[in-house]
Amino acid sequence: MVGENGFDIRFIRRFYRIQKIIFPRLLSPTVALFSTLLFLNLLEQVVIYFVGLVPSRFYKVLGDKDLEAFQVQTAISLGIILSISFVKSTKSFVKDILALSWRRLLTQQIHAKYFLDIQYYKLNVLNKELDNPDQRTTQDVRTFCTLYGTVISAVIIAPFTIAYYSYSAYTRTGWIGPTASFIFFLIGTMVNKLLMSPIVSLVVAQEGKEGDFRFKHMQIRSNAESLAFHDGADIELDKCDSRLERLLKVSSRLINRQYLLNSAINCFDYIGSILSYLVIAVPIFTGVYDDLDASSLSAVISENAFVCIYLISTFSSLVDLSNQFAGLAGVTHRIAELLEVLAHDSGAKKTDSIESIESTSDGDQPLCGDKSSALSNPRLMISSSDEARIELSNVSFSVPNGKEMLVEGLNLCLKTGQNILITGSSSSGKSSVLRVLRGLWKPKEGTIFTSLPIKNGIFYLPQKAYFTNGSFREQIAYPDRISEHEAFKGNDDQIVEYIRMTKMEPVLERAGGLDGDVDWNWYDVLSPGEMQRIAFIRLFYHRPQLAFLDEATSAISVDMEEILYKEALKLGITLISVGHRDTLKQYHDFVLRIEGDGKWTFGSL
Ligand SMILES: Nc1ncnc2c1ncn2[C@@H]1O[C@H](COP(=O)(O)OP(=O)(O)OP(=O)(O)O)[C@@H](O)[C@H]1O
Repeated sequence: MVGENGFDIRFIRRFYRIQKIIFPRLLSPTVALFSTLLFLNLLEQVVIYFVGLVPSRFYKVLGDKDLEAFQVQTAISLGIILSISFVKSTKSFVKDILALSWRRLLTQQIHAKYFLDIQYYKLNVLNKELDNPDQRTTQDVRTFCTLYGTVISAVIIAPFTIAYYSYSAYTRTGWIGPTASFIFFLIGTMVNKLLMSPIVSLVVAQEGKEGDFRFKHMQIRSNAESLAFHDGADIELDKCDSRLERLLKVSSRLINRQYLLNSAINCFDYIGSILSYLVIAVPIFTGVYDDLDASSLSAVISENAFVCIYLISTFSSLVDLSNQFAGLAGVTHRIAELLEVLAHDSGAKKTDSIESIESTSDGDQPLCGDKSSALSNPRLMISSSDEARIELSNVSFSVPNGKEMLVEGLNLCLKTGQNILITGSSSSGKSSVLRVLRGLWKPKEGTIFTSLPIKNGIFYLPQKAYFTNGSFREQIAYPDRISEHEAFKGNDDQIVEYIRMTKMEPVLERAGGLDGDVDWNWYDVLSPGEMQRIAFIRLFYHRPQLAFLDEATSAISVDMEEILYKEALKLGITLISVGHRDTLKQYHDFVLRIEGDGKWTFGSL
């Protein structure tokens, strides 16, 4: 899917795919705005024609020493100049508005796919085939939308301008004007096509390296405190410099290629201007204008020169667009690659629908007892029962794309009322059991049955809780929106009680209360223990039937751990905890021990 990118048929396919996004319907605002832009472009060409005639008209009235005609001509010229400046600035205004509308459509389309299910996780953690999806969604889309308005409107209008000026040139100079211009354009296009293709791939590569470089800085920005403790500035400086070097290496290759292309473009520009004079010289030297007086001759020469020069310059301006076109093609490939990967992944099953292969259990039996319904359908099965229940039958999994099994033939029943502690040595695969249950990783074998959708009755507290931007209340309600939970707003006493219980009042105060308008990156302003305590308040607020806690109290004192676990159990939440601490055992009924090398044991506590 991702490969060598050039100016080829694949580019045309990808370009077409993006058209369908930025012009969703025939009667859409972007179509209306784009039509306005085309109209303004056309109008600009018409007004330019009159601007081009201004000098010849002045030559005529000055040559004739006609004061009255001179005054009229001055007034007309002023009107023409005002018109061209109005048309040009309006065109630029409409182009900018269009770029914004396109950016909205394109980015929203990417967002809709990126946030569908857990695509962002697959793309950023599992699928390393595609570099920097963030760069593609932000910078590349912006570049595309900015270049598109300039390049495409010029390309669409050019044939009309060329047709008109070819005809005008033909009536003034005969066939030689248009033919010479066209041959000139053909040669220019062929040379530039050869020079452009490598530029497109280099633009794609450069944007990727740009993303890598920016990501490195983002890593430092997000982990500035850890870096400061380690005093690792020297290493990070080297790493940043090395990414910068890689970026600059590609950029300088791109500049070299652009140098060749620019040389060709400039060459064609100047040959074009000489060619215009060669073309207008033909009727002069063949005696076509011999019967004109001096002032009429200079007016005609000026008018003809303008028509021929403009025809050739329209061709040259198309050739001049080559560089921008190469840039447009580069970002088109990058955006389309992202859309293709997203479309490909979203075509796969949702994470809830875990691919499963029926197999006979040869380990311990699952605790749920009745598993006939689960095994009758080898895909994900959701029962109508209100009781949260997850059953794993003969489940085996490895790390993504790995061969060695982390856990083999796991049989387990997780259901309300049975609190289970998952233990084992470090890296044995404890958190990975939760990844498989949540559907982040696919098991290689086995069946997973769940009685409730993930968002309804089952809740995960990962090792590192997620904090969104927004108020304290938003952190607690996450992943619900506050507006969805008006009832929650009326229950502030309960929330404040949880905050008091978890000793989070100082943070509440700093945050300006539950609804304080803080623009915090919560990761920068909370200690790990505070993050874990907020995660527990979140758990209490959601009050699910089953909760998976991954080392959720690792940064909290044993006393606080006791308070939190007892409250969770008091609320009737069944806990499946991953943890090392012995103190956790008292809150659980069973222990699943991940032994490593695929082995596991299960028993009562
Ligand atoms: N996204 C990933 N891609 C590949 N391998 C991964 C990924 N995430 C984790 N692993 C690997 O999977 C193995 C199991 O990781 P896991 O997080 O389940 O360990 P754990 O038992 O929870 O360890 P700990 O007690 O240290 O938290 C580790 O070797 C880890 O390096």
